[in-house]
Amino acid sequence: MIAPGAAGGGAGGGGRATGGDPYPVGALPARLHADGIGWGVAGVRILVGVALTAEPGATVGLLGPNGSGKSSLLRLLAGLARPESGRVLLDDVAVGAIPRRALAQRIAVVTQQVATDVEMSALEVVLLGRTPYRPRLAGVGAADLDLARRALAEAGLAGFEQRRWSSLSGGERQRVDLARALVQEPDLLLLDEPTNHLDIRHQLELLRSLAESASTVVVTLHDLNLAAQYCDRLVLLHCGRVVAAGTPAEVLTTSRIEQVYQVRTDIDVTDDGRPRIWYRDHAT
Ligand SMILES: Nc1ncnc2c1ncn2[C@@H]1O[C@H](COP(=O)(O)OP(=O)(O)OP(=O)(O)O)[C@@H](O)[C@H]1O
Repeated sequence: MIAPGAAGGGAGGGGRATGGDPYPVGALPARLHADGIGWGVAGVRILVGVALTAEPGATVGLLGPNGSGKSSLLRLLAGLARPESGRVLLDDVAVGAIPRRALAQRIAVVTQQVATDVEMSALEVVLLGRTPYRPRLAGVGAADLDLARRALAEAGLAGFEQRRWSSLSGGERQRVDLARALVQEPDLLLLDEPTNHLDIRHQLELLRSLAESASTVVVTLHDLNLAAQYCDRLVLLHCGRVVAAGTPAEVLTTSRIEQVYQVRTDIDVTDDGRPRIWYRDHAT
């Protein structure tokens, strides 16, 4: 799996090259800060007073039961929707004030709504990630092609370049979409359940690469153990409010998991201080 922020790898092209360097410089990890976030639809409050901070280069896991507001929050963090109250700052600048093209160079988003009827090839989809760096009306350059091909290969999809998107399996689509986000060389990577179609090996590879990446990452996850294992910090949402934020050990306690998920657990602590959760049968 390609490492976010390392997509340039010294052999690509385009990107935010500096000086005479023709190669992308990769991600310049951003600090994301949001507070007082309120948002709703048709008078229904969906997010209330939400705060979240992701320090540069950190991987922050966003947790919570179905319908707790994770995807809604991610859209607001990405600038895809405007909060009704509160603020979202990228390196102290309001996301809403950053021009679209500049924002597209800084933030990559992978949502859950992946269209099934796209008639593009896998390579064309990955190349979309380079669009923010291309001058308007310019064609695809050899360096971008090389970058996209390598991203596909690192996603385990070498040989899939000309495959139609609509012919890909769910997990293959998810990996192509991730490769698209990663060649964008984002300072901030926002991922909505990026593991939901992946087999266990690809889940582990993805989370390892996020944890090791230069980019700042906010990722929604349902698997509490994977979140505990790979995230630096966690934010737990319940009914649109943050009920806990901190290290995995601070957030994932038996009482809080029972309060939020109505599931009883036993929790061990691994050698590196991370919680390991054992679920009790729901009925016991
Ligand atoms: N555009 C919308 N119109 C009406 N309700 C919405 C809209 N967007 C979100 N909601 C509601 O807001 C709540 C939060 O949704 P959201 O998708 O953010 O939750 P989530 O935590 O990501 O859930 P899941 O884990 O199931 O993906 C849900 O009850 C959802 O039905």
